[in-house]
Amino acid sequence: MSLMTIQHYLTRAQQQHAGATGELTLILNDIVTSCKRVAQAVNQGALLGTMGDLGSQNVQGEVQKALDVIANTIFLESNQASGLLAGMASEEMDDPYLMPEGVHGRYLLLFDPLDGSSNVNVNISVGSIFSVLRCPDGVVQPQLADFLQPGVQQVCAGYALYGSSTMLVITTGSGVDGFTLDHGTGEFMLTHPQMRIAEDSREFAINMSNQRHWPPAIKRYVDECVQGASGPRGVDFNMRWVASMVAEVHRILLRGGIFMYPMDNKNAAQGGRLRLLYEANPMAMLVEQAEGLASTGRQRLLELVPHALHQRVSVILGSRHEVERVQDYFSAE
Ligand SMILES: O=P(O)(O)OC[C@H]1O[C@](O)(COP(=O)(O)O)[C@@H](O)[C@@H]1O
Ligand SMILES: [Mg+2]
Ligand SMILES: [Mg+2]
Repeated sequence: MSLMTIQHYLTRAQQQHAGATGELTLILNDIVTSCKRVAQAVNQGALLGTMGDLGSQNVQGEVQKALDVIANTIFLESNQASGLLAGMASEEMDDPYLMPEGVHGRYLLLFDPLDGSSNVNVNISVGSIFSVLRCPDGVVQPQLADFLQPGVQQVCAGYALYGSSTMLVITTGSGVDGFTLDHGTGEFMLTHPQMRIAEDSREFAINMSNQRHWPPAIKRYVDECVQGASGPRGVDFNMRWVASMVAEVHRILLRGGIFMYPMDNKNAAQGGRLRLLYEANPMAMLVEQAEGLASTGRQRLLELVPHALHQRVSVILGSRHEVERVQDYFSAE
């Protein structure tokens, strides 16, 4: 089987884009390097000797794992190489990271360096999520406000999944393509071109332990799924919860489904559980590019105008008809 390397794929994409400067290609190359390096660290597992909690907390009050910090450092180091970024922002850093003096890039990179990190100690899939934005014209030293762009303005988004194989899934706005890391050659190969999410599905993903906190629309949707063939849906459903958003979105890209982390009575004070800028928005761009839908329940996720770097949000995404159904239930509330 002859597969295209990601370098070849990126060069081709650049050639097809009239007026492309090659900057995005170089930025993506650095992201690819970051993901390979994080994959190596994750794959070391207990051999790394630093699997535990650090005792420190990130800006959101979450206990940091050593690998959260290692992955964050890898992203910061690897993505300075091109000199084409104006700044970076991460789940693990309170404030935006500004580039060294003299570096004036035209793009901003936002990332969750290690998503699902509570799974790291138990050898379940984790991932990295990233989003690339344009730095507003004329801005030399970006400020916080420059990062607060709605998801529709993303130039590129994607994730790496460190699972039974390491995969990279990206969109630059013309569909979603998936690559698998060949550990022999160290290359990501195009194994999943033009991924599409099935319109219908019989599989939902939600943390059921939060049931008592959910809004009525979510209770109704899940209750109807659980009633299966004898309920109003007239068909049996399956449930999954990996507690790694990357793994859930990947499964949905491959075989459809719906993923829900709604705002509920437990997380309402923070606005939800998942972060808008470096979790929800990049995943929403991928899902829409794969013909699915991504919503807060009441609004298209990608149109939300952010007001804070670490803003949280309600997330409902996946198979188009299922997300539409949840939105209808919210409208009927
Ligand atoms: O612990 P819970 O409530 O199941 O939440 C799981 C969710 O939290 C996350 O792990 C949040 O990401 P981080 O690990 O980057 O904080 C998501 O990947 C996942 O969907
Ligand atoms: Mg995360
Ligand atoms: Mg994280």
